[in-house]
Amino acid sequence: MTTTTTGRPSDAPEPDPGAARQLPTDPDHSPGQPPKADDAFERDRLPAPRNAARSLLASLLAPHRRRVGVVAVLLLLQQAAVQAGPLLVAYALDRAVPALRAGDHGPLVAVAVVAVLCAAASGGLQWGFIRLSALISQDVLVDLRGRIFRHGQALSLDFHERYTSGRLISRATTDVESLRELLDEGIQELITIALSTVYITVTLLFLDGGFGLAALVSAAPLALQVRAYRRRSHRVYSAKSTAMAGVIVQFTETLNGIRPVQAFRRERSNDAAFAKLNHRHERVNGDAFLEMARYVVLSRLAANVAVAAIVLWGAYRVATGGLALGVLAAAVLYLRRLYDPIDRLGMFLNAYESAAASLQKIAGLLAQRPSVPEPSAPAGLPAVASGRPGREVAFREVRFAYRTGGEVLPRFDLTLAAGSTVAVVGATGAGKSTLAKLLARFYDPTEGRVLLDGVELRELSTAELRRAVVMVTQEAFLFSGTVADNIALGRPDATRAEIESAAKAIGAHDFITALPDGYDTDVRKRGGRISAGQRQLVGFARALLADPAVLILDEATSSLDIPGERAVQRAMDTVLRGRTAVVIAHRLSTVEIADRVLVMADGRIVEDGPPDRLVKDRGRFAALHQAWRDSLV
Ligand SMILES: Nc1ncnc2c1ncn2[C@@H]1O[C@H](COP(=O)(O)OP(=O)(O)OP(=O)(O)O)[C@@H](O)[C@H]1O
Repeated sequence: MTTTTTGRPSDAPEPDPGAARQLPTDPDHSPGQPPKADDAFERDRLPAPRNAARSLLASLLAPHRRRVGVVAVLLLLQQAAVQAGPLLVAYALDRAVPALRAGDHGPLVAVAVVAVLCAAASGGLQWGFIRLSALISQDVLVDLRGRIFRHGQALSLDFHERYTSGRLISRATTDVESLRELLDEGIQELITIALSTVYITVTLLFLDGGFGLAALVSAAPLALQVRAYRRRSHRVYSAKSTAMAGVIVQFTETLNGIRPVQAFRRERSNDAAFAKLNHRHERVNGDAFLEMARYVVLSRLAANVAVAAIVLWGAYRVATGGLALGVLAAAVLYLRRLYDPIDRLGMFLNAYESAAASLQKIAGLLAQRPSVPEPSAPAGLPAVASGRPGREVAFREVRFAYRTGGEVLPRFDLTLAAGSTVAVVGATGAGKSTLAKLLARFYDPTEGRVLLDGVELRELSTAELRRAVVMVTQEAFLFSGTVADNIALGRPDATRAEIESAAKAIGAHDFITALPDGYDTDVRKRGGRISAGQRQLVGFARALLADPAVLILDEATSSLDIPGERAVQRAMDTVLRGRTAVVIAHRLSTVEIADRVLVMADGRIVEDGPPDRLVKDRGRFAALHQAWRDSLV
């Protein structure tokens, strides 16, 4: 687990408005049941509504509607300028050259001037188009990356445990990148191809009805090939995005766990696992190239056969006097231009399928809803009577199972009096942390209710819950920033004096002032410069500053040295005072300061009472206590 955190892992914003309305997180799964091994998370195919990718793209482009319109007009004009070329050739051959022979220079000069104007206009319009479309695509990508980040933060712990950060990174990087390729290059290609096809077909029909019709008929086999290619490449690109995510997941997992990886010499087996995933990605990429190659070869063949047939037919008509040579020359130029973009159409389809597969995955992610949702009409907590420490906590008929496992806590009832310090002990895996996480509302119970002063946690707003319940976890996570920033996380509006007085009360002031820049020392990533015990003290100072009514402490098991342990112990006394405290106690010395001890075994509370009474009762706790006493001798 992570840091001094509050009821929810983050300042969760509202889920993205652009996302499609909710579907169940996993339709194959019912609460309390272990999921199927082959679930949507495993396959990296989260369910999304039909057309989710398209509506996501539409919602991304909607704010730029006007600029998209301008881009389309620029392209339309640019294509008109480009496609005038062959018409000018036909005019020059059939009109300007005979006129020149008759001593009239005018038509040829006119052709030259128009050709220069068309070239200049085409260049200028293309520049405007590229500039504007780049601005739109950058804005769209910033928006999409922001949505993924905000949504990732808003989703509950339950989701993150199953999805993994590697996949989220893959969504926000490679998948967003494939959308960029579509927006920057693909859409321009598509519009250019579509416009030039329309221009050319209309011009051919205008030049010669027979050629126009022949061009239309020859397009049919090409259209069939495009369809078949789309279908095949859709499959390949979906697999490609999954394979890329697999590579990133392995990468992040290995590097996040670099210490155990090196300590247990996992490098070789990690290399093997990574090589396998890398090869899978390579294979899928190879499949994509093969599909593209097949498409290009077949479509070029069809296009060349069509051009050859039409040229033969045209030459015959010119020979028999049924067609002007200039018209044949222009028609052949237009036909080449009509078929030339076939390769580019393939490129566009690649970009499109890749972006569609990525958008589908992003849409699946954005369609997820927090399993610990914000209430639509939050209730407030009753005011605390002055002098009364903490708030009462009650578990009512609570039962809990993780989505990825069986039942962990069978049905139970439990009330913790306001202001009491309750130690929870038990073997590893007994369910202590799970109980604590339900109280911090990292998860909602599968059945039953958790109440704070009679108000159900589900009814509290995140902000209120965060103020009331704070959980300090074993690995006191430090964010990049200064030591002061890290303490102030407990109360962002705290003054420097308040931060320092919290640190003093905890006994952290001396070590902090001994750091190179005191409170302004940058803790760097993961608090590299600060020892485990010191990190815990910073975590306690954070909690003390937050001053919650209920504090949950997952006590460290890390082997601190004796002075370190004493410092943490003293700090704990300070931080627990004046509030309801639940301490997951790994050190029996902690239990001595508790008013009440809960002993857990297999998810059940098997002993419950003040520590002295449990020692006298000679049950499990008494045995644990005796073992601890013996270890001190
Ligand atoms: N995220 C999770 N998904 C599925 N099962 C989980 C998850 N977290 C814990 N469990 C399971 O729930 C049971 C209780 O775990 P829990 O972490 O609450 O135990 P604990 O008593 O706090 O143990 P420890 O003292 O080792 O921290 C264990 O069997 C564990 O495997």
